[in-house]
Amino acid sequence: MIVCKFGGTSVANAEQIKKVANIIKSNPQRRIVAVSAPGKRFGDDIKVTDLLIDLADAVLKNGNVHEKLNNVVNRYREITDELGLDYTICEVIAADLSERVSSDKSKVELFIDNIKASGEDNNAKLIAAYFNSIGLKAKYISPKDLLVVNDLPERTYALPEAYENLKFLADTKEIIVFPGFFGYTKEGILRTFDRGGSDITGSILAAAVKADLYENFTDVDSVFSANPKVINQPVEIREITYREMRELSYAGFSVFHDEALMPVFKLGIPVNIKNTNNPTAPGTRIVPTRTTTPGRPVTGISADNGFSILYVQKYLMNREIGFGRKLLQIIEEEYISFEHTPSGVDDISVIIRSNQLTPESEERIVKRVKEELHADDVHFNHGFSMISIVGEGMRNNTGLAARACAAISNTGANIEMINQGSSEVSLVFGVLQKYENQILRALYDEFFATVTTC
Ligand SMILES: Nc1ncnc2c1ncn2[C@@H]1O[C@H](COP(=O)(O)OP(=O)(O)O)[C@@H](O)[C@H]1O
Ligand SMILES: N[C@@H](CC(=O)OP(=O)(O)O)C(=O)O
Repeated sequence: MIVCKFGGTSVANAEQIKKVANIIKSNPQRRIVAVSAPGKRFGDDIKVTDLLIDLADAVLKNGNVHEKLNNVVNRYREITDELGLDYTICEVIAADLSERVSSDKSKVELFIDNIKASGEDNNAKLIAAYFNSIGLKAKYISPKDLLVVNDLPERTYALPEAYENLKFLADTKEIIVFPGFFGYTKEGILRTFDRGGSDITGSILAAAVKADLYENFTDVDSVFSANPKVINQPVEIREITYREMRELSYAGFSVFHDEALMPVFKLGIPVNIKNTNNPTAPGTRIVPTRTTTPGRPVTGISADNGFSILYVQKYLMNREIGFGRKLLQIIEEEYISFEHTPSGVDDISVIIRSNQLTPESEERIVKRVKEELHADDVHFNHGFSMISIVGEGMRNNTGLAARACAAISNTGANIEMINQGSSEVSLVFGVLQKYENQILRALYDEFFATVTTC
């Protein structure tokens, strides 16, 4: 059995949804379909999820709710019209949205989640209706009481019982159309995953039914060795290990959500990233171990921005028992996670995603580190990018860091931080955000200039 996930670009309009139906029809193994909300139809289009966030914002600020609600309904109206479906489905969608708009607002985050999730939920209903209209027996299934997730305040993740609850989907006769991006707590409260989280739903479904394959359909022929929006025609990756993909999607490879790997990884279910617009192309396979030996150490280079660095310096820090633990505890008590902690003899830096910080939390952290840990210097710096060079073949390769450093220094940029994890499959450079694309190009030229596919 194959579980498929179709991303926003694959279900952005009627033409794309017809392609989805053809893909499902072309292989009877494709039994379960997770769908996103309609995404971008062209470069500067707006995703339905973003329209919904805008709508939620307008509701909370007493803005122009009517117009924003119509913007969303019109997207579905256009699709319904072009697919030749009965308009009543649009009335159902409009009524559903109005109900969500007037729902409880006491917990703002949950209110926004409820509005946001309607994008996937209503699209799944619409796509199931379309499948049935063309004779493809399909059934919409709600995540309610099945895809059970944790409560606030932690980020949303599926609880172990979700897998047990969803197991029965393996035995249904119809094609299952399941909305991506959200689940419900045990108390029946809707919570969304991170942005891009429909990938996670697809992976949970694949693990629950012990699928033979998880196909993730998007708008590119493969995962590329670098972001195709920055590098012109980057090398295509045919096969990549879970570990490499995890490292790359953690910081920049937005084509597959990093949290989506865990459910399938645990069961060794392979993932195939494929193109809805070119479904016969082989795509990229994410596998536990490679079947072919790549001819080079580096598989991909990713870059992501929006990082801050907390710098802490104290003379004789290395002799002080518990310094690191106490520092990280202060950060934990602000409910903030960290990415890396490179250190010297008398100093330590903590790399944090900037969107977790506020001026108030920064001030509290600096004050506590000064007062409780008696640090000599404590301050935050902002505006950093993390650039990761990743490859299983890097483990036994000497001179790679030297080549990367030389390529970066040729751009004139300073390396603010270097981190090599103990697994040695990645090398992370912290640099000023303004140099990100320049450095990505320099590193790409250094490691891939003469390669065509891997
Ligand atoms: N290394 C990469 N390989 C392939 N695509 C990438 C890479 N890095 C970024 N992308 C971008 O990811 C996009 C697909 O992801 P996304 O926009 O989430 O699609 P979907 O709508 O299918 O969920 C591609 O169009 C591409 O621009
Ligand atoms: N629609 C949600 C979830 C998602 O996964 O979307 P996409 O498949 O378009 O990346 C978002 O925009 O975040």
